[in-house]
This record gives sequence, structure tokens and C-alpha cells, in this order.
Amino acid sequence: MPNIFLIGPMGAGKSTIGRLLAQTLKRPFIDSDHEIERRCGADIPWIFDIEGEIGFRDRESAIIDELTQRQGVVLATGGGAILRPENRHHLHQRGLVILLDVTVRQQLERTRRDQSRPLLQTENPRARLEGLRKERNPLYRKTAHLILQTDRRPPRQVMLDLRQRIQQHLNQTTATIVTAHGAS
Ligand SMILES: Nc1ncnc2c1ncn2[C@@H]1O[C@H](COP(=O)(O)OP(=O)(O)OP(=O)(O)O)[C@@H](O)[C@H]1O
Ligand SMILES: O=C(O)C1=C[C@@H](O)[C@@H](O)[C@H](O)C1
Ligand SMILES: [Mg+2]
Repeated sequence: MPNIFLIGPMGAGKSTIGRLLAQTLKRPFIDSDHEIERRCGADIPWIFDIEGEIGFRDRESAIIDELTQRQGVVLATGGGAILRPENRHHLHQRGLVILLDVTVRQQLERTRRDQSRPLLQTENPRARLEGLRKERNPLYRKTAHLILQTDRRPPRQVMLDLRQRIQQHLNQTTATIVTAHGAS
């Protein structure tokens, strides 16, 4: 089984679904946001405060480069992990990249009680999420091998669907390789 990398907007469920998927596949689960916090000894709002978004993005790029070199892991990335070209390249080349997508409406619902996302600590989170979506959607889409909508379904359902889509994708890829090599 290749590495599974989850990308997508804040509140799409990358951390939640990633953990469930790793459990059922019996793979190690890593969350790049948590790993940055653990190593830094500070939470993300604090890192944004002290080092600015650029400081956080530098830490994020270093951790993505490192974690994508592991084997057989499920990795949940942060919502902005696709912003830098080198991150997109590492993700796309070193694993199967799944975009968990979500509507802005659901994002608002899922993130409104949580103050851990500095980019949403604004007067108008809806406008911020819409702006981010416009800017990032093309980047998510060109980095992903598979796309899955996560609205209106509970996490376990999304995870089961995702597991099936991954299996289908891998079966198709294997079939193509076997055909290309002319195996009987
Ligand atoms: N399919 C779902 N249905 C309902 N709630 C969900 C679903 N997926 C995730 N959630 C809830 O939404 C919130 C955000 O989910 P999560 O932290 O997994 O998002 P994320 O994609 O990792 O966001 P971030 O990019 O900020 O790390 C959590 O409270 C989680 O329980
Ligand atoms: O969408 C983003 O830019 C972010 C999403 C979170 O996962 C964190 O990585 C951080 O809050 C920034
Ligand atoms: Mg997360």
C-alpha cells in the first residue's frame, strides 16, 4: 500500500478521516499540524503570532518534505500545505494524494467552535473561507490523484467510502501496469 496523503480545506476532515483510515488500514497516522506543534513546543496560533504565517509555512515545508519520505503512512496535512510548489511536488510524487473537499457552509459549521485556526480569527470567516477557496482550489485539484466530497456524511461513512475509492484506484493502476507489461 502506498502512502496516503490527505489534502483539502480547513474543516474538510483531514485529521478526523485520516485517523480513522489509518486505524482500519493498520498504518501509522501522522498529522503535519500536530507534528509541527509537537516539535516546536507551541501551538499554531502561537507560531503565527511570533513567526508570522511565513515562519509557519517554512516549518510546514520542512515537515512535509520529511514526512512524505516515510513509507506506508497516512498523513493528514494542513489546509495550506499545497501553497508552495515544492510541497505539491513532494506530495504528488511520494504517495496517493486525496483531496477531501467540503462546501464553505460546512466548513463554517465545523470550525465555528474552534479557535485554533489563525486564518479564521477574523470579522468575517465566511469571506475568508471563500477567498481561500478561490485561491487554493486549482492547487488542490492539480495536486490530487482522487477527490472525495465530505458534506452531509458522518466521518466513518466518509472513511469507508475513501477506503473503497483507494482500493479501486490501486486495482486500476495495477491492471494498467499488468496490461502494459503484457502479463498473462
Ligand atoms: N464528515 C464529517 N461530518 C461531520 N463533522 C465532521 C466531519 N469530518 C470532520 N468533522 C468535524 O469537523 C471538525 C474539523 O475536522 P478536522 O479537524 O478533521 O478538519 P481538518 O481538515 O483536519 O482541518 P484543518 O485543515 O484545519 O486541520 C472536527 O470537529 C470534526 O469532528
Ligand atoms: O488553511 C490553512 O492555511 C491552515 C490550516 C490548518 O490546518 C493549519 O495548518 C493552519 O491553521 C493554516
Ligand atoms: Mg487537521
